[in-house]
Amino acid sequence: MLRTLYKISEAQAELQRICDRIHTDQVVEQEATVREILNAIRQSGDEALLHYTAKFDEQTLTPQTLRISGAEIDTAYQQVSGDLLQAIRLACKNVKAFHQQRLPKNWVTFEENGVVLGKRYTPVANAGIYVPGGRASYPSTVIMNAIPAQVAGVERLVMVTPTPKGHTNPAVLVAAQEAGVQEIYRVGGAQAIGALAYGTETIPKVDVISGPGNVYVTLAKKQVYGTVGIDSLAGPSEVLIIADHTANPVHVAADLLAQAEHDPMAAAILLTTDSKLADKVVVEVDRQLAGHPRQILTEKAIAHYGIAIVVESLEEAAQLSNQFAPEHLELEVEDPWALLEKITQAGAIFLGHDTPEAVGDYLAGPNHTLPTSGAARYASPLSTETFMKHSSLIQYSKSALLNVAGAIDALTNAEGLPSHGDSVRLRVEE
Ligand SMILES: NC(=O)C1=CN([C@@H]2O[C@H](COP(=O)(O)OP(=O)(O)OC[C@H]3O[C@@H](n4cnc5c(N)ncnc54)[C@H](O)[C@@H]3O)[C@@H](O)[C@H]2O)C=CC1
Ligand SMILES: N[C@@H](Cc1c[nH]c[nH+]1)C(=O)O
Ligand SMILES: [Zn+2]
Repeated sequence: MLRTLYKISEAQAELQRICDRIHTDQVVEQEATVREILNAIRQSGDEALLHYTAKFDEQTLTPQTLRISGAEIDTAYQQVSGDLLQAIRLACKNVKAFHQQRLPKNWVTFEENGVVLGKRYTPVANAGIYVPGGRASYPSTVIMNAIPAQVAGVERLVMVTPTPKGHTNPAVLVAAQEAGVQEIYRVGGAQAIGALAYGTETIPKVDVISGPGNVYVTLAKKQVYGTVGIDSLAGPSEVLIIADHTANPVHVAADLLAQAEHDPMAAAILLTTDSKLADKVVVEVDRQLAGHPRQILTEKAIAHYGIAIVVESLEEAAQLSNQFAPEHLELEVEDPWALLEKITQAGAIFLGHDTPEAVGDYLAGPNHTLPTSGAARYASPLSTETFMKHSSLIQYSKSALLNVAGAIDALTNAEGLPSHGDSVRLRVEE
């Protein structure tokens, strides 16, 4: 049952609790488990990877069977329908088109005084993408991660995905082939993140790990950050919907459930100016949940991290939403573009009554791997830049150096670093 809150102070406290749900005080046990798993992978490589895969995914593997073979990928193509293959190809096309547009550009400026400045982007050499596969498996996530890496020009693209009890979704393998993944390993959870971060005898160490996952995956990415780069803390998922009297309660309820069905830690939040709408959504959530194939998991998410909040105005809704910094924000209001002006923090924003989050989850083009748990305050959707870094370019002519020699001298003296001063003086005095 979705709870309803009317008091702003209670709403703020509750939103903070939900936002913080993957931060340490609520997940002390999981943090410790993840630390132990990562240490074991670092020390024992494949042996630990196989041990945790047997333990958590109930799958007995050997170093030789960790990698998914070409024959398995060929078989997967026989198993997917023509419609599904077409849908995968449409999603690849849209995601590629969007990410090609967002490819960062190199630039160089030649200034008249003999100064040349610039910025030059290069892809990382090796990227690892995590594709969730615990409670659901995600061909869409393969596309959302592999295509931007391809567009960025990554040389070696390695994918990991758990296949619990040996169950492999053929659509994930087909999506990987279509999106240009070169190697796939059937491992998941913190152990897979550890393998990509530290390398094992079988799995290569990569430079960047991207991709969403549950609390174990997300905490593992947080812990290995620094050893490798990461995209953002992407999961468990969340949606926040701002709705006014023009919203359809049946649609709003469906969108809340579409997020809750991902994970018992998924968050589904409604902020509305219309208390009658809130009441209808509460009833509708229960109605749609009855007989839902993922009812127990979805009910857990709704009970712990689901909430309807009745607000005074859309301004108040925008303030609360900005405080929460949701992964997905739906603006189901009469004038979504006017409300957008007040929104400053959100991973992806869906405008209007006919744009359910699912359109972005699958194929609109923008990435569905998005910052969660407040990370949208400082992080952005996964993009080609996730797989790139840039170098600054600087060139000075002798006369340009002469122009600034005095200023550099003053600064080197202030820092007590005479060799820095010499490196300039010796050139301009030549
Ligand atoms: N933010 C984003 O962009 C997106 C987020 N997601 C999120 O991805 C997540 C997918 O979660 P799952 O289906 O669970 O798949 P998952 O692949 O993330 O996690 C499954 C793995 O968790 C590990 N695990 C499970 N129970 C464990 C335990 N007790 N101790 C240690 N490790 C354990 C196992 O190793 C298992 O292989 C959801 O939270 C969903 O919301 C999905 C798509 C996009
Ligand atoms: N809603 C997921 C993405 C998704 C994939 N498949 C369905 N949904 C997210 O958090 O971005
Ligand atoms: Zn979804």
